[in-house]
Amino acid sequence: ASSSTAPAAARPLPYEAIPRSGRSAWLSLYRLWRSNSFQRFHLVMQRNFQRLGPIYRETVGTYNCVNVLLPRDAAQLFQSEGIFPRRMGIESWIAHRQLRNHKCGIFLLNGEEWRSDRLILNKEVISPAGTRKFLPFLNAVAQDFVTLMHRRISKNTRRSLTVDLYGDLFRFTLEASSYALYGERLGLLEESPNAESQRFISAVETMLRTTLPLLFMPPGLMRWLNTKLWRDHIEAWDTIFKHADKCIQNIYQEFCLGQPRKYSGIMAELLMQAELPLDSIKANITEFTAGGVDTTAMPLLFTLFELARNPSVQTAIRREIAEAESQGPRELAKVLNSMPLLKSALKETLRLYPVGITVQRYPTKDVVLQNYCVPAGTLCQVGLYAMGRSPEVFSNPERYDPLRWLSKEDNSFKALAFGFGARQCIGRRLAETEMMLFLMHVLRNFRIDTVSKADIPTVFGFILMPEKPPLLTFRPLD
Ligand code: HEC
Ligand SMILES: C[C@@H](NS(C)(=O)=O)c1cncc(N2C(=O)c3ccc(Cl)cc3C2(C)C)c1
Repeated sequence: ASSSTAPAAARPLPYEAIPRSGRSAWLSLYRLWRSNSFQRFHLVMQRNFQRLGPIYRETVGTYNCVNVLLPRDAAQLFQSEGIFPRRMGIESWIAHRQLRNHKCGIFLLNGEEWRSDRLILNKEVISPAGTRKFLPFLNAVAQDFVTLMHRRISKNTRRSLTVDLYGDLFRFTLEASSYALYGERLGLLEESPNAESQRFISAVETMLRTTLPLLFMPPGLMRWLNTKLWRDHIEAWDTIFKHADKCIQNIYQEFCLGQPRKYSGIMAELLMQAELPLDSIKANITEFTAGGVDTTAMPLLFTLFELARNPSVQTAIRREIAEAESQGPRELAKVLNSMPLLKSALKETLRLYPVGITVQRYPTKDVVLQNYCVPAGTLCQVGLYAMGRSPEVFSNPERYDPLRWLSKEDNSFKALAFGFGARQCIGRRLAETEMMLFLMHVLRNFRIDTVSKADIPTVFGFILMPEKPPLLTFRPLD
């Protein structure tokens, strides 16, 4: 007989009962568009969670999804992602590839096509073995950045430099990722960086900025209207592909004339392995080239700013770097692994300023989130920006405190800035290594100060960015 004392398991509430952010989808779209709130989408989501609780449904235009912010709901969601995890596609990007007859890279692929490319690329791009091979290339560029800063400082009598680092950080990340990808220096850290690469950097920015409004509108309509927004978007894509194609042609030409004997970057390895056809290598290398600029430059800027306004944290990290170096010459990977505080500072930056403000999945089976039944195939997303600043998830969320990641507290499913599982960011190790090396060399050579201690307002332009870049002061350490 069933025990009458056991409490009846709370039957999950129906999907329709999930609180909703707005009544009419089109009214919400109109409101977002009128108040140009696309750029504050992360703040709109945060306010919705404060108003409606840890789960709510959002319908904006044709876009309908369930939003969650607690780690255990993220865990539930990822446990039902299946072997072909899927995010919302970006129609305007796919439309460009079709228009120009380009293959898609893994970001835009799904199902078996995604999985076969991803498994081949993992070996060179995110595996520990692959990371160890391109790590010295990133180190060389990080050291060149420090040399550039010293050269600039020596030019003025004040022995300090106050600078808006925005442009320099884009040049650093493009120089570093291009060197790891193509085995070739672009020379962006010299006095006169070449104009073509500068055009590429601004094309990536234009492409990202024009992606945002296109996310919520059917691209077919935009293309038919041939609006300026659409023309700028396509023109930016064409510049991106032209730049990547030139780099790829150079290395392909050399490759046909004789295979390089030593490691000369990710692209050369993929050509030599010959497991991916050339047009797939091109499609993915183009994604990595364009995806490796803004995504990594932003967290560096935010970290430098936070270390400037938290001098005690900056000093503690500088001490950890000196300690790691004092253990004699070792393999660089080992040096990086002996700087847990520096690695936690990056986690803390990505908690407060997540480059991708959400992680999305379509569950392949019905899933229960916050005791509501969410049917398979429903678009669900984890609000990373809101999670990172939720007092329910992080104590004193507004405090920049890297030590919180080294405490014995259970932090599972709280560090989701690179996503999760088989479909997580493939550039994760490249980005983490690039940022760790940059900060190690910069903090070992300079003290970082900032005049303003006030919070930096952020805008969402497909990636999370500062509304106005902060001014930073570099003083050489004697
Ligand atoms: C060199 C390329 C590259 C760099 C650098 C890079 N990304 Fe990515 N990222 C990708 C690609 C490619 C994908 C799509 C992976 C896939 O779909 O298999 C991706 C996907 C993601 C996703 C979605 C993961 C998921 O589980 O759905 C997140 C989040 C993300 N990146 C965050 C970041 C952050 C944060 C940084 C830097 C601090 C960064 N990325 C830097 C290439 C990059
Ligand atoms: C910001 C975040 N958005 S996300 C994936 O979380 O929704 C993100 C994370 N990692 C990489 C990116 N990329 C770019 O920036 C980019 C530009 C041009 C191209 Cl051809 C491909 C890309 C990718 C998608 C790699 C974007």
